[in-house]
Amino acid sequence: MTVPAEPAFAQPWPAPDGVRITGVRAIVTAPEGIPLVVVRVDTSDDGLFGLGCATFTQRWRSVVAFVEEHLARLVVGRYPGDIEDLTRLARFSAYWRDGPVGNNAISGLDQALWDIAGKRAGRPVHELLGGKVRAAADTYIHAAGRDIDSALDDAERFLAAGWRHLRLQVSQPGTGAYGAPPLDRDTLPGAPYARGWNVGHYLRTTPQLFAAARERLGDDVELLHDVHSRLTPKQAVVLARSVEPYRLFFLEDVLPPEHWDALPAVRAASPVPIAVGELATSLSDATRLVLGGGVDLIRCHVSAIGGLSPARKLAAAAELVGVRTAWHAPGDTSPVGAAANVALDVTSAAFGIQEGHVYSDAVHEVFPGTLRIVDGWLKPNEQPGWGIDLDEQAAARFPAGLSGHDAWAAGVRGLDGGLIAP
Ligand SMILES: O=C(O)[C@@H](O)[C@H](O)[C@H](O)CO
Ligand SMILES: [Mg+2]
Repeated sequence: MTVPAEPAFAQPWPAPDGVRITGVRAIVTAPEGIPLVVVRVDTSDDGLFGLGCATFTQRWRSVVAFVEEHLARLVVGRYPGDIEDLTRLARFSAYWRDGPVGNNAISGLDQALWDIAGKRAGRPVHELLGGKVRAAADTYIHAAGRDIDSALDDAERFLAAGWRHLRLQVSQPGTGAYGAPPLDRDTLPGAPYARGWNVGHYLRTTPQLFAAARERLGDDVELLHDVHSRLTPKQAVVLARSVEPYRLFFLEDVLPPEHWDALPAVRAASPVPIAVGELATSLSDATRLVLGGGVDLIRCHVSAIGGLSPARKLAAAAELVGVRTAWHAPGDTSPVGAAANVALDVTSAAFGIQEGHVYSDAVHEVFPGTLRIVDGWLKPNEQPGWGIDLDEQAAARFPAGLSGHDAWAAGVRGLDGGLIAP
């Protein structure tokens, strides 16, 4: 029996058929130790359900509560094809909207409804979005090491495996740089927090990494780098200019979101392409980035801006002003989120590059249909919807914890002990 929608949330137009949403749940699993949140929307049609990515690693329990205690009651009883109305309902009914908890929850609903729409049509989601404008998405992969030589060894392994784009990171003493193992060595002995982040050291050594990379890897490979929000606007200009000779594909997150107003000045000061966006938690903020002249590539965490539907709008805006996309997708994006990224990549003229992550066997077991990168390329599934399933028994074997990712994000302090944006 189908439960009718609560009267306040019922659609004010007739549904075209009898299919209704019967349940909305969040499933949390950590097959790589990283909590992944996926929303499952069930329907009155036998076996018809959808999956959507709602992964906010550091606050996953809040997302689960949002989904199961607030969101489900809004949409149960509704026709699942009214995706835009249902996600607007989820958004406006909170009155205070946006932010990573609410947007991730709504993304779970949004992407699950697209999955259902694809399954009902018998077509993959990218076809519902207008179809392919390219065969596959080229990806970059993260190469890192404790010193320049070992970072470049890592790079060579990925080049041999077929990648053409590498994001290069090298360790620093103490707290270290983002994305490379911390060195078990003080940054500045005698400082109040001797293992603190030493920006001077980082600014001096990063160009050395890229000089060595060009020398050893040659000119054909595309090189990228993630600053991870650790600089002031002037330091960002210094870094961008210092790596100009090495022709970077992009320089990522030079500034924290609090200082994004300074991005147009940073971008204007150097030809190095600026990539920003993974910390945007509203479509409005992300749109201001795209239209504000401060970024060359927009790289939002799609679930943090509310899912596939808002990301499509952003991609359209980017296409119109010549900004390119580079959707965020490390291990803290679920395979369902990764599939949504690729659907955007192959359907958008604004595509720039896709962040790649090689999921472990455990992830493939929990999420049958997880996409695989082949020679650096990602292709979408051609099955109806996302073509991705979720084995809940397997998922339950990988329970999520609370502390790991909080600890990572709280791990950056200056030499005086003060916390720094991670
Ligand atoms: O661009 C990236 O892949 C990184 O900034 C990660 O998103 C961040 O460390 C959170 O996992
Ligand atoms: Mg990043």
